[in-house]
Amino acid sequence: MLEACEITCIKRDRTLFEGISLSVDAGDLLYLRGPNGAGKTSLLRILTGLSAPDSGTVRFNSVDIAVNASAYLSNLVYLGHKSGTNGSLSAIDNLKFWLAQHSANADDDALYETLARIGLVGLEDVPVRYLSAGQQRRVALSRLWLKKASVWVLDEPFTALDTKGVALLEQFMKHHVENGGVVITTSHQALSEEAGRYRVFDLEYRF
Ligand SMILES: Nc1ncnc2c1ncn2[C@@H]1O[C@H](COP(=O)(O)OP(=O)(O)OP(=O)(O)O)[C@@H](O)[C@H]1O
Repeated sequence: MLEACEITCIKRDRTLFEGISLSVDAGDLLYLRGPNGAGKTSLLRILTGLSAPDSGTVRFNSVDIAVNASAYLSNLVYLGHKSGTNGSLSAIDNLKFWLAQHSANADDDALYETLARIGLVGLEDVPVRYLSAGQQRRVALSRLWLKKASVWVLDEPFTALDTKGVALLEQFMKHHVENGGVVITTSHQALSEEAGRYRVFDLEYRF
């Protein structure tokens, strides 16, 4: 489904990684590990098409995403390590805005149901800046329930979540891959058995 071929990434004068290749298919959960500064976010951004590699290609269903990104983008949810929410808007309005950006739809019932599922009952209409860090993270994660996309690319999605939140997300990742999806995630905490089967891709820090 998604292949990275011979990818090299250079930031300033440091080569973060050189000539790396990986591929994920339906049913794969790939856990990208590595120390601070190894280049995990840089790699995820390349895999989503947000950054171009210094060399190499990324293909979705055999098509280079640099040549034709539209089929890929409609099948992708990327959640960066920041929550990416607008603090002045409520959770509901954040989700509506995000859905509009992604040409996706959900009625109000579905939005309230999703926020309830992720533990935000009673907080749906509060400006997000008044929510706790973990609650803001939950607003961001609720997008996973709302857009039908086969590829999830998640950068430190567990940050600020409590133990129940971590388990909920791991179970949802497992559900996604068991239903033919793909998850690529970073985390500085090991995945638990709630996440099901996964592969590890280690990125070393290069000087
Ligand atoms: N746009 C940029 N310009 C210059 N240097 C950058 C840029 N983006 C990232 N870097 C550098 O690349 C290195 C890797 O950053 P990256 O965010 O990919 O690491 P990471 O593995 O995700 O780290 P962490 O675990 O701390 O989140 C860092 O040293 C960072 O300073």
